[in-house]
Amino acid sequence: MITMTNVTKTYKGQEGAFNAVDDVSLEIGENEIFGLIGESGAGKSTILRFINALETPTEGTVEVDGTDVFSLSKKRLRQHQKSIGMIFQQFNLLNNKTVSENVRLPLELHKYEDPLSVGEVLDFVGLGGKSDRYPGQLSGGEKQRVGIARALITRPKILLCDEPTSALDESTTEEIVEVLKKAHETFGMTVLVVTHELDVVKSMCERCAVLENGHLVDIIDIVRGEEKRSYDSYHQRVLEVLKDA
Ligand SMILES: Nc1ncnc2c1ncn2[C@@H]1O[C@H](COP(=O)(O)OP(=O)(O)OP(=O)(O)O)[C@@H](O)[C@H]1O
Repeated sequence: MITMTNVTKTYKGQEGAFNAVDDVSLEIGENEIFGLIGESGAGKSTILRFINALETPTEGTVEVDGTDVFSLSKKRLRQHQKSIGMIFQQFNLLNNKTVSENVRLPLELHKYEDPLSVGEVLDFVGLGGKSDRYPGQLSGGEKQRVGIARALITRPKILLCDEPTSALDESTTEEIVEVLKKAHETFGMTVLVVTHELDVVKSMCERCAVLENGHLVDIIDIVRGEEKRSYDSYHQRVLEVLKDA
């Protein structure tokens, strides 16, 4: 489904150029829930944003369904981007619009062939009774449910989750993880989860990539807890949490 080959992203920092992502190659299967984990600045969000072309790699290729994302015409790139849903750490809701207006927004911006209805997705995320509220009247967990409903309404084939629970407390995190797992089961899309929260990866993902300073240091099969390469301190911590999952 998603293949990255020798992908590098170079930025010019104050102390010269540095690689935020350094020669990363990854394959993510159709319908998989895949985690990208690492400490702040490891390059997780940058990698996630290659997939919907919000970031362009300096080197390397990113293929989705066998097509190089960065060789698409403008029209086909728009179609590609329309097939991807995204949810964000800070929810990115419009505060002057109601819950149902926020959820409907993608359908206002583009035409979709077979979208879900606002009522269906709100029921799905457990917000059936709150469609006329404004974001300011919702808890953090409810705001993220709106974000998930907004992503699901277009029936995306890929769902990108950028720190989906990092602004939430522990019990709300568990609820949101359950909503995301149910969405994956029900709609059968490929899900990528960027997070630094190991418990989230442990309860959601089948496999995860471990990133350090832009480098891919390991891919862990969470079900079997296999380790494939040697590791250092952060990586050690990751293995301690995940290997007995
Ligand atoms: N537009 C940019 N210009 C310069 N440097 C950038 C830019 N975007 C990201 N970076 C740097 O690239 C590195 C990787 O950033 P990225 O956001 O991918 O990391 P991350 O693992 O998602 O971290 P976090 O969890 O803090 O978001 C960081 O050092 C960041 O400061």
